[in-house]
Amino acid sequence: MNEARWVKPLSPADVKGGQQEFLKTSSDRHIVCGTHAFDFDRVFGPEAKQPELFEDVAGLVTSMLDGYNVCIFAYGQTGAGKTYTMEGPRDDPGINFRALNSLFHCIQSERAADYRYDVTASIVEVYNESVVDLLKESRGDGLELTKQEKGGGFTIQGLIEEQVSSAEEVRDLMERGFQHRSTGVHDINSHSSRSHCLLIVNVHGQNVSSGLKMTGKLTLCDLAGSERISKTHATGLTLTEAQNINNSLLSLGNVISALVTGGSHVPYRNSKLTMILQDSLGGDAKALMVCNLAPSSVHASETLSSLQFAQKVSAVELRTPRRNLEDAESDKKKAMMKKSAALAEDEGGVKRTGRATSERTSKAVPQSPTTSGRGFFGFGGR
Ligand SMILES: Nc1ncnc2c1ncn2[C@@H]1O[C@H](COP(=O)(O)OP(=O)(O)OP(=O)(O)O)[C@@H](O)[C@H]1O
Repeated sequence: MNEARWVKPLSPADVKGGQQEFLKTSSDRHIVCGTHAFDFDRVFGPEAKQPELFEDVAGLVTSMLDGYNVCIFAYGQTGAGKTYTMEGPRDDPGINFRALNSLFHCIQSERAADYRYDVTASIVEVYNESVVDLLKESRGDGLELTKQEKGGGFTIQGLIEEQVSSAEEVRDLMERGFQHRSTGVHDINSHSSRSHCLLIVNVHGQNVSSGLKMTGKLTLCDLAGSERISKTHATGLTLTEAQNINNSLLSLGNVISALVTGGSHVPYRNSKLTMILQDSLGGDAKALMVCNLAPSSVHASETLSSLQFAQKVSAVELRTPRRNLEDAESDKKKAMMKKSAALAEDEGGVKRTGRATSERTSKAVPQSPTTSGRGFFGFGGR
């Protein structure tokens, strides 16, 4: 799995408190944390800027137009810069806006002139093991997840999928949705995200001359911060939130471990987060993790755990990703199957389920060289 690290500069409070940077980088792949050294596909130091990080991510994003499921997620301790990396300030946006900008740029380019595309966006939060649609005005009860008949993932029932045609529209949508996001105050971050927040973009395209259809899915995920509960001095609801956050991050770690060892059972069902991410983390998808790191020595032990988690992620070898393509031939085949199923029923034969008609033919294609292999990591944080 691809990965990047991004170290944020020391915050003014760190400098005032006499904190010093203790992470050392000697190249854009090597990082030293105390007595531990790590090598990653890409390391971004505190001087790195948003466009530089996005440059390494851009190819992955646009590959969704070739029919891939793509997932990019930011991981790291609370206050390390995950929201900064994914969302970023309006005048210096992070991966979310840049990804959508690049996607619509491709859609409007000559290369895509032969295709007609439909793009939808949804914004979801996983808070205390409840799945919340952030585009709904009232939070209501958590949404149900149901297993997809085909495709190896879960569908979020009743989720709003808003039609979008520009990155600006998605930004407005994100700003609307993020206002409903659960945040809190604790001793480490004064505006801490208490939930995992996912921007899910689905693209359906059809080639106007050949009839070839494709679907691509991009999941951009700002995870809640991993944190040592004793350090945040959490009590009451904040403590429950922290326990849920830690449990779901533990489940994510277990899924990743299972993907590393290549066992037959991957425990996706242990948390809502891993259920939602199943079709974007599993073997057929392209995934990249940005690990945000805090440069200050006060967070040394959390930083080391993040680096160790990152090392585990970098060991995941995803299978060759599969493109979600469907051509005119498969449409014909499906129509024939539908017809013969109806005939069988007319003739008093076996009652068919909808399975055959909802089947999608996927064509495995070789992974493109620009996106194969592992990934990179970034540091960030207070
Ligand atoms: N690379 C960076 N450069 C400058 N400032 C940064 C950088 N990364 C993060 N920050 C600042 O550090 C603070 C904490 O960042 P942020 O809220 O993104 O952390 P987080 O990991 O999302 O925290 P939590 O898990 O608690 O939500 C913010 O004020 C943010 O603007």
